[in-house]
Amino acid sequence: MSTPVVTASALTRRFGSFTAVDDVTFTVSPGEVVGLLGANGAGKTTVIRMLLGLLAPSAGSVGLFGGPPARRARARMGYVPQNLGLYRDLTVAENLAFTADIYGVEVPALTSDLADHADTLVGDLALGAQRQAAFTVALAHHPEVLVLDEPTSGVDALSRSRLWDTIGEQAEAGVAVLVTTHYMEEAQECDRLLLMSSGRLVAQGTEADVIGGLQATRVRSDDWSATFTVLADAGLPVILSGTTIRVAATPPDQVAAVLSAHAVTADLDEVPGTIEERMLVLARDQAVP
Ligand SMILES: Nc1ncnc2c1ncn2[C@@H]1O[C@H](COP(=O)(O)OP(=O)(O)OP(=O)(O)O)[C@@H](O)[C@H]1O
Repeated sequence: MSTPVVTASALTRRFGSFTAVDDVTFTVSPGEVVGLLGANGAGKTTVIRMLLGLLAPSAGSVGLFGGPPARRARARMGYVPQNLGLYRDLTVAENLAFTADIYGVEVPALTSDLADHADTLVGDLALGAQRQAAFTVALAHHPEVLVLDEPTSGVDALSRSRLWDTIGEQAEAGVAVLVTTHYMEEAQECDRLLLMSSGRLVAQGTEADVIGGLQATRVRSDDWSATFTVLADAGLPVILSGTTIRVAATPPDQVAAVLSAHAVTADLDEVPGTIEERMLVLARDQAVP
């Protein structure tokens, strides 16, 4: 394994008495796609802001290419923020020309998808094309580290798959990628996952490592709507997937007891849990005082 180019060591950030990032340690190496997962408010963006050198750690440290995230190191990084960071009242070509000029690099060629939109104002593009344009701009100076904050948020499945192709190509070329996402199916595209909850890194590794042996009960019932309501009202961590109900971290006999108390009949079986369910259980456990 090559030397990590991104390091977080016991990284901590407090805002007053509130700890947004709490003792977080991880690395990202060249060619790796590392997914940073967590519910809203878990601390992902705060980690990224420290990585970008925009926010100082309260304790611990963050490293880029073996040193602090100083200007020269940051120049070797590409960043696509959640809100894309493009000039909406400039065209795609103007955004690219402007960035290329700042970095002193050649204006990169547009992908075939974007070439037709070169002269379109970014603000007039569909969101998928805006995100592709943000990628092209972030890659203009050939960064060695790519930080992507929810890069596919709000785009359709085809655009999402194209954006992931681009991420994969960058990793193949040796770029270290740190990506946050809310889409659990995208977690499978990552080489390694980091799961944050309430500022802490609660699991890391493969999808199986993050799920950590969590089981769920699958509930099938003709009256799925009423069944769902009964389970949710009982305070169980319940998820509706189509018309199939799943109850995380709750064995079938416990689910059966709740249902029979309400005279509801259903077929139950135990199935492996998902990352989404792991996050749901974490959120529930934190809500308990
Ligand atoms: N400047 C700040 N002052 C006070 N609290 C802050 C500040 N920035 C972030 N926080 C808090 O820190 C916590 C973590 O926020 P952060 O934006 O890092 O979460 P996140 O995981 O990126 O969430 P999301 O997925 O919604 O972007 C939140 O509770 C947020 O309100």
